[in-house]
Amino acid sequence: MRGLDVFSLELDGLCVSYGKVPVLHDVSLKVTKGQVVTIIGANGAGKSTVMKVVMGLHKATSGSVRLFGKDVLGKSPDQLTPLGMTLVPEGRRLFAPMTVRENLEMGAYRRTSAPEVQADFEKVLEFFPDLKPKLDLTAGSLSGGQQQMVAVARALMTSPKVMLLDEPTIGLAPAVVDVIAGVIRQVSNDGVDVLLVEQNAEMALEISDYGYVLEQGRIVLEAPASELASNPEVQKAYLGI
Ligand SMILES: Nc1ncnc2c1ncn2[C@@H]1O[C@H](COP(=O)(O)OP(=O)(O)OP(=O)(O)O)[C@@H](O)[C@H]1O
Repeated sequence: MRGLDVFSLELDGLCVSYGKVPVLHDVSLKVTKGQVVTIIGANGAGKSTVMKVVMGLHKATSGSVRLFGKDVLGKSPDQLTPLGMTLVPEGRRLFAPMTVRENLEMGAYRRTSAPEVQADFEKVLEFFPDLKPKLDLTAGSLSGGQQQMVAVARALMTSPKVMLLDEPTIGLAPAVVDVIAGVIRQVSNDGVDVLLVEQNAEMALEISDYGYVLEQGRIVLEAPASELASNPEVQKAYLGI
């Protein structure tokens, strides 16, 4: 019933190159309001490139990106954050010498309402109680799993309406993967729309409402996540079944 849905994020006909090498070909996808949408695909399929272009970190050759119906292609991350978009980048990109608290404050640095920032600070610590005793430690001293929690928490401190997550569970222990997956669902229930890029297709399809399969820079399949999870080709290529 996607025809009747309201979309928060719409990519249409995106073509992207690195130098002269084309890596995305006519990529179109939509994030429905109230949903978690995932892009699954192999190494090098172009998943991170989609995220970088949407977040204004790399230019597209052609196509469009609309956020709540407004064309935002070419805007910088600094312009997109106040419009409600945030990215949890691959590799976390924390400020390693700064404390966990300072990293979280950096997420909120543009916001002006101290009570709202404080409420979100308390909320992210409810999402990630493991971070409570670590607030005054440097981010770089934390385990990989805790650092990923800080990266997600920092993104939430921007008060996003749409959150992009690029491989948030890569290299993490199963227990931490469960925590991150649970928070993504809760965040979605709280009204943040999510675009999730994952190599862990099993987890991604489990927590997502809708999914796209990206192969060699092209969307080759799209369907509700439960349908993708039971598609024999997807099972063979991405779920190891
Ligand atoms: N900065 C860059 N310069 C040149 N080529 C790049 C650059 N970044 C990525 N590529 C190439 O673009 C293609 C898509 O890469 P991208 O990182 O978007 O894929 P991915 O699906 O996210 O893969 P991974 O899961 O390994 O991160 C790959 O062939 C990659 O080698």
